[in-house]
Amino acid sequence: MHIAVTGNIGAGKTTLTTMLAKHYGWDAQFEDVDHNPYLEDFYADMSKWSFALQIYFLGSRFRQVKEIRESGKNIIQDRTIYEDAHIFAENLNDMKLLSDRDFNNYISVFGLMKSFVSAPDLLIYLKSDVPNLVKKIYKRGREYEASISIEYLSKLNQKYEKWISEYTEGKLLVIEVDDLDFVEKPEDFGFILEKIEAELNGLF
Ligand SMILES: Nc1ncnc2c1ncn2[C@@H]1O[C@H](COP(=O)(O)OP(=O)(O)O)[C@@H](O)[C@H]1O
Ligand SMILES: Nc1ncnc2c1ncn2[C@H]1C[C@H](O)[C@@H](COP(=O)(O)O)O1
Repeated sequence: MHIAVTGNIGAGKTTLTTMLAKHYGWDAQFEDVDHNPYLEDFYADMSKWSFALQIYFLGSRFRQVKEIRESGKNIIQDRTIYEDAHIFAENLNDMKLLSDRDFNNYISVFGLMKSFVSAPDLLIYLKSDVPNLVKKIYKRGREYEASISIEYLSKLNQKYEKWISEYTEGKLLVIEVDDLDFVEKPEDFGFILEKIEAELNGLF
Protein backbone atom coordinates (compact mmCIF):
# COMPACT_ATOMS: atom_id res chain seq x y z
CA MET A 1 0.00 0.00 0.00
CA HIS A 2 1.24 3.46 -0.93
CA ILE A 3 -0.50 6.55 0.39
CA ALA A 4 0.71 10.05 -0.45
CA VAL A 5 -0.18 13.32 1.26
CA THR A 6 -0.24 16.34 -1.01
CA GLY A 7 -0.80 20.06 -0.52
CA ASN A 8 0.68 23.53 -0.44
CA ILE A 9 3.49 24.68 1.85
CA GLY A 10 2.26 24.61 5.45
CA ALA A 11 -0.94 22.65 4.77
CA GLY A 12 0.00 20.01 7.36
CA LYS A 13 1.45 17.20 5.21
CA THR A 14 4.42 16.37 7.41
CA THR A 15 2.31 16.48 10.55
CA LEU A 16 -0.39 14.20 9.10
CA THR A 17 2.16 11.85 7.48
CA THR A 18 3.87 11.43 10.87
CA MET A 19 0.56 10.78 12.66
CA LEU A 20 -0.69 8.28 10.05
CA ALA A 21 2.61 6.38 9.98
CA LYS A 22 2.46 6.05 13.76
CA HIS A 23 -1.22 5.10 13.79
CA TYR A 24 -0.95 2.38 11.13
CA GLY A 25 2.65 1.33 11.87
CA TRP A 26 3.73 2.13 8.32
CA ASP A 27 7.01 3.53 7.04
CA ALA A 28 7.04 7.26 6.34
CA GLN A 29 8.96 9.05 3.62
CA PHE A 30 9.64 12.73 4.22
CA GLU A 31 10.84 15.52 1.99
CA ASP A 32 14.49 16.40 1.95
CA VAL A 33 14.22 19.76 3.72
CA ASP A 34 16.63 19.97 6.66
CA HIS A 35 19.64 18.70 4.68
CA ASN A 36 18.63 20.30 1.41
CA PRO A 37 21.71 22.16 0.10
CA TYR A 38 19.72 24.68 -1.99
CA LEU A 39 16.49 25.55 -0.15
CA GLU A 40 17.79 28.44 1.94
CA ASP A 41 19.64 29.97 -1.02
CA PHE A 42 16.55 29.48 -3.18
CA TYR A 43 14.38 31.59 -0.87
CA ALA A 44 17.07 34.30 -0.81
CA ASP A 45 17.30 34.42 -4.64
CA MET A 46 14.72 32.30 -6.44
CA SER A 47 15.80 33.17 -9.95
CA LYS A 48 19.41 32.17 -9.31
CA TRP A 49 18.72 28.87 -7.57
CA SER A 50 15.44 27.62 -9.05
CA PHE A 51 16.94 25.18 -11.55
CA ALA A 52 19.43 23.69 -9.09
CA LEU A 53 16.69 23.26 -6.47
CA GLN A 54 14.28 21.63 -8.93
CA ILE A 55 16.93 19.12 -10.06
CA TYR A 56 17.78 18.38 -6.44
CA PHE A 57 14.13 17.75 -5.46
CA LEU A 58 13.55 15.68 -8.60
CA GLY A 59 16.51 13.41 -7.79
CA SER A 60 15.55 13.09 -4.16
CA ARG A 61 11.91 12.34 -4.99
CA PHE A 62 12.91 9.78 -7.64
CA ARG A 63 15.02 7.98 -5.03
CA GLN A 64 11.82 7.66 -2.95
CA VAL A 65 9.85 6.35 -5.96
CA LYS A 66 12.52 3.68 -6.46
CA GLU A 67 12.40 2.72 -2.78
CA ILE A 68 8.59 2.42 -2.85
CA ARG A 69 8.77 0.13 -5.92
CA GLU A 70 11.51 -2.04 -4.45
CA SER A 71 10.60 -2.26 -0.75
CA GLY A 72 7.12 -3.84 -1.01
CA LYS A 73 6.34 -2.14 2.33
CA ASN A 74 3.33 -0.04 3.28
CA ILE A 75 4.53 3.50 2.82
CA ILE A 76 3.08 6.91 3.49
CA GLN A 77 4.77 9.64 1.54
CA ASP A 78 4.96 13.37 2.31
CA ARG A 79 4.48 15.03 -1.14
CA THR A 80 4.81 13.44 -4.59
CA ILE A 81 7.13 13.87 -7.57
CA TYR A 82 4.14 15.17 -9.58
CA GLU A 83 4.03 18.29 -7.42
CA ASP A 84 7.63 19.20 -8.17
CA ALA A 85 6.89 19.34 -11.90
CA HIS A 86 3.22 20.31 -12.15
CA ILE A 87 3.14 22.77 -9.25
CA PHE A 88 6.55 24.17 -8.33
CA ALA A 89 8.59 24.04 -11.57
CA GLU A 90 5.63 25.17 -13.70
CA ASN A 91 4.89 28.03 -11.33
CA LEU A 92 8.52 29.20 -11.29
CA ASN A 93 8.46 29.17 -15.09
CA ASP A 94 5.16 31.15 -15.11
CA MET A 95 6.72 33.67 -12.72
CA LYS A 96 9.81 33.94 -14.99
CA LEU A 97 11.98 32.68 -12.16
CA LEU A 98 12.91 29.59 -14.21
CA SER A 99 13.78 30.24 -17.86
CA ASP A 100 11.99 28.43 -20.68
CA ARG A 101 15.28 26.73 -21.61
CA ASP A 102 15.82 25.38 -18.09
CA PHE A 103 12.15 24.45 -17.68
CA ASN A 104 12.12 22.48 -20.97
CA ASN A 105 15.32 20.73 -19.97
CA TYR A 106 13.76 19.87 -16.58
CA ILE A 107 10.50 18.63 -18.11
CA SER A 108 12.33 16.35 -20.51
CA VAL A 109 14.17 14.67 -17.58
CA PHE A 110 10.91 14.50 -15.60
CA GLY A 111 9.20 12.88 -18.61
CA LEU A 112 11.78 10.08 -18.62
CA MET A 113 11.37 9.50 -14.89
CA LYS A 114 7.58 9.54 -15.04
CA SER A 115 7.39 6.19 -16.81
CA PHE A 116 8.85 4.60 -13.64
CA VAL A 117 6.39 6.31 -11.30
CA SER A 118 3.26 4.49 -10.13
CA ALA A 119 0.45 6.58 -8.74
CA PRO A 120 -0.24 6.08 -5.03
CA ASP A 121 -3.13 3.82 -4.02
CA LEU A 122 -4.57 6.90 -2.37
CA LEU A 123 -3.67 10.57 -2.74
CA ILE A 124 -4.81 12.73 0.17
CA TYR A 125 -5.02 16.43 -0.74
CA LEU A 126 -4.93 18.81 2.23
CA LYS A 127 -6.78 21.87 0.99
CA SER A 128 -6.13 25.12 2.80
CA ASP A 129 -6.59 28.80 2.04
CA VAL A 130 -3.68 31.22 1.91
CA PRO A 131 -4.24 33.05 5.26
CA ASN A 132 -4.23 29.69 7.06
CA LEU A 133 -1.11 28.55 5.20
CA VAL A 134 0.63 31.77 6.27
CA LYS A 135 -0.34 31.17 9.92
CA LYS A 136 0.99 27.60 9.85
CA ILE A 137 4.24 28.55 8.08
CA TYR A 138 4.72 31.23 10.77
CA LYS A 139 3.93 28.70 13.52
CA ARG A 140 6.54 26.30 12.08
CA GLY A 141 9.10 29.11 12.16
CA ARG A 142 11.70 28.14 9.54
CA GLU A 143 13.62 31.42 9.20
CA TYR A 144 14.28 31.19 5.47
CA GLU A 145 10.56 30.72 4.79
CA ALA A 146 9.80 34.19 6.19
CA SER A 147 10.37 35.59 2.68
CA ILE A 148 7.55 33.48 1.15
CA SER A 149 5.06 35.94 -0.35
CA ILE A 150 1.28 35.79 -0.40
CA GLU A 151 1.54 35.98 -4.21
CA TYR A 152 3.77 32.88 -4.34
CA LEU A 153 1.45 30.87 -2.05
CA SER A 154 -1.64 32.00 -3.99
CA LYS A 155 -0.16 30.96 -7.31
CA LEU A 156 0.84 27.59 -5.86
CA ASN A 157 -2.70 27.15 -4.49
CA GLN A 158 -4.16 27.86 -7.95
CA LYS A 159 -1.83 25.26 -9.45
CA TYR A 160 -2.86 22.73 -6.79
CA GLU A 161 -6.57 23.32 -7.46
CA LYS A 162 -6.10 22.82 -11.20
CA TRP A 163 -3.89 19.75 -10.82
CA ILE A 164 -6.26 18.12 -8.31
CA SER A 165 -9.30 18.85 -10.47
CA GLU A 166 -7.62 16.98 -13.34
CA TYR A 167 -6.09 14.14 -11.28
CA THR A 168 -7.29 10.78 -12.57
CA GLU A 169 -4.27 8.53 -11.86
CA GLY A 170 -5.81 6.91 -8.78
CA LYS A 171 -8.06 7.31 -5.75
CA LEU A 172 -8.21 10.84 -4.39
CA LEU A 173 -9.39 12.15 -1.03
CA VAL A 174 -9.76 15.91 -0.57
CA ILE A 175 -9.70 17.12 3.03
CA GLU A 176 -10.46 20.75 3.84
CA VAL A 177 -8.13 21.27 6.77
CA ASP A 178 -8.83 24.87 7.75
CA ASP A 179 -11.53 23.94 10.25
CA LEU A 180 -9.71 20.86 11.52
CA ASP A 181 -7.12 20.70 14.25
CA PHE A 182 -5.92 17.11 13.91
CA VAL A 183 -2.89 17.95 16.08
CA GLU A 184 -4.83 18.90 19.22
CA LYS A 185 -8.24 17.29 18.67
CA PRO A 186 -8.38 13.48 18.54
CA GLU A 187 -11.90 13.68 17.06
CA ASP A 188 -10.55 15.61 14.06
CA PHE A 189 -7.83 13.01 13.51
CA GLY A 190 -10.53 10.32 13.88
CA PHE A 191 -12.60 12.08 11.18
CA ILE A 192 -9.62 11.87 8.77
CA LEU A 193 -9.02 8.19 9.61
CA GLU A 194 -12.67 7.39 8.87
CA LYS A 195 -12.43 9.08 5.49
CA ILE A 196 -9.21 7.24 4.61
CA GLU A 197 -10.62 3.88 5.65
CA ALA A 198 -13.81 4.47 3.63
CA GLU A 199 -11.66 5.18 0.56
CA LEU A 200 -9.44 2.17 1.12
CA ASN A 201 -12.32 -0.14 1.97
CA GLY A 202 -11.21 -3.67 1.10
CA LEU A 203 -7.52 -2.79 0.75
CA PHE A 204 -6.84 -2.75 4.50
N1 LIG B 1 -4.69 20.94 11.11
C1 LIG B 1 -3.77 21.57 11.84
N2 LIG B 1 -4.12 22.18 12.97
C2 LIG B 1 -3.21 22.86 13.70
N3 LIG B 1 -1.93 22.99 13.39
C3 LIG B 1 -1.52 22.40 12.27
C4 LIG B 1 -2.40 21.65 11.44
N4 LIG B 1 -1.70 21.17 10.38
C5 LIG B 1 -0.45 21.61 10.55
N5 LIG B 1 -0.33 22.34 11.68
C6 LIG B 1 0.88 23.01 12.14
O1 LIG B 1 1.31 23.85 11.06
C7 LIG B 1 2.71 23.79 10.89
C8 LIG B 1 3.04 23.34 9.47
O2 LIG B 1 2.66 21.97 9.30
P1 LIG B 1 3.52 20.96 8.42
O3 LIG B 1 3.00 19.59 8.73
O4 LIG B 1 4.98 21.20 8.61
O5 LIG B 1 3.06 21.41 6.95
P2 LIG B 1 3.62 20.93 5.55
O6 LIG B 1 4.41 19.68 5.73
O7 LIG B 1 2.39 20.71 4.72
O8 LIG B 1 4.41 22.08 5.02
C9 LIG B 1 3.24 22.88 11.96
O9 LIG B 1 3.68 23.70 13.03
C10 LIG B 1 2.02 22.05 12.38
O10 LIG B 1 2.08 21.64 13.73
N1 LIG C 1 9.87 21.34 -6.05
C1 LIG C 1 9.97 22.34 -5.15
N2 LIG C 1 10.33 23.57 -5.57
C2 LIG C 1 10.45 24.61 -4.71
N3 LIG C 1 10.26 24.49 -3.39
C3 LIG C 1 9.90 23.28 -2.94
C4 LIG C 1 9.72 22.16 -3.78
N4 LIG C 1 9.35 21.10 -3.00
C5 LIG C 1 9.32 21.55 -1.74
N5 LIG C 1 9.64 22.85 -1.69
C6 LIG C 1 9.81 23.68 -0.50
C7 LIG C 1 8.58 24.29 0.10
C8 LIG C 1 8.93 24.38 1.57
O1 LIG C 1 9.67 25.56 1.84
C9 LIG C 1 9.86 23.19 1.79
C10 LIG C 1 9.17 21.99 2.38
O2 LIG C 1 7.88 21.80 1.82
P1 LIG C 1 6.59 21.67 2.76
O3 LIG C 1 5.41 21.89 1.87
O4 LIG C 1 6.68 22.67 3.86
O5 LIG C 1 6.66 20.27 3.29
O6 LIG C 1 10.37 22.85 0.52
